Amino acid sequence: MSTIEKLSIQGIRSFGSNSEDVQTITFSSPVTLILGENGLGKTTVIECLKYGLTGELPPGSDHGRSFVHDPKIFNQAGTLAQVKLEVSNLQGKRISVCRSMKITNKRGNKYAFETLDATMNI
Ligand SMILES: Nc1ncnc2c1ncn2[C@@H]1O[C@H](COP(=O)(O)OP(=O)(O)OP(=O)(O)O)[C@@H](O)[C@H]1O
Repeated sequence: MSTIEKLSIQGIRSFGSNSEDVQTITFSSPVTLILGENGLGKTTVIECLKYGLTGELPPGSDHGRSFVHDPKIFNQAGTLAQVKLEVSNLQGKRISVCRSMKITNKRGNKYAFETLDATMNI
C-alpha cells in the first residue's frame, strides 16, 4: 500500500501565503486524526490531499478562486499558493509532488485563477 507521509500547505483558504505561514503535517502510521474546532481547516487539509494527489480542484470553489487564500483579507493584489505532498510507494520509495497556483486581482474587483507548475520527483 502507498502511504502519505507529509503535506505542506501555503496560501490555501485560511492558510496564509507568506513563507512563515507554511503548515506541514507529518502523517503517522497506522492512522492520523485531524481534530479542530469549526472553521479551523480540517476540510481544507482533505481538499489539499485530493488536490495534491489528483490535481482536481474542490467542487464549488469557483474554478479555484475560492480555494486560494483570499488576497482581499490583507489587501494584496494576489495570492501565490502551493500544495506539497510526500508519498511512499509500495517499495517504500519517496515520491514528492508540488502543485502551485495563483490568483490575481483584475479590474472590477474580479480575480483570475491560474495553475502554475506541477512537479513530481521520483
Ligand atoms: N478563499 C479563502 N480565503 C481565506 N479564508 C478562507 C477562504 N475560503 C475559506 N476560508 C476560511 O477557511 C476556513 C474553512 O476551513 P474548513 O472548512 O477547512 O474548516 P473545518 O475545520 O473543516 O470546519 P468544519 O468543522 O466547520 O467543517 C474558514 O474559517 C473560512 O472562513
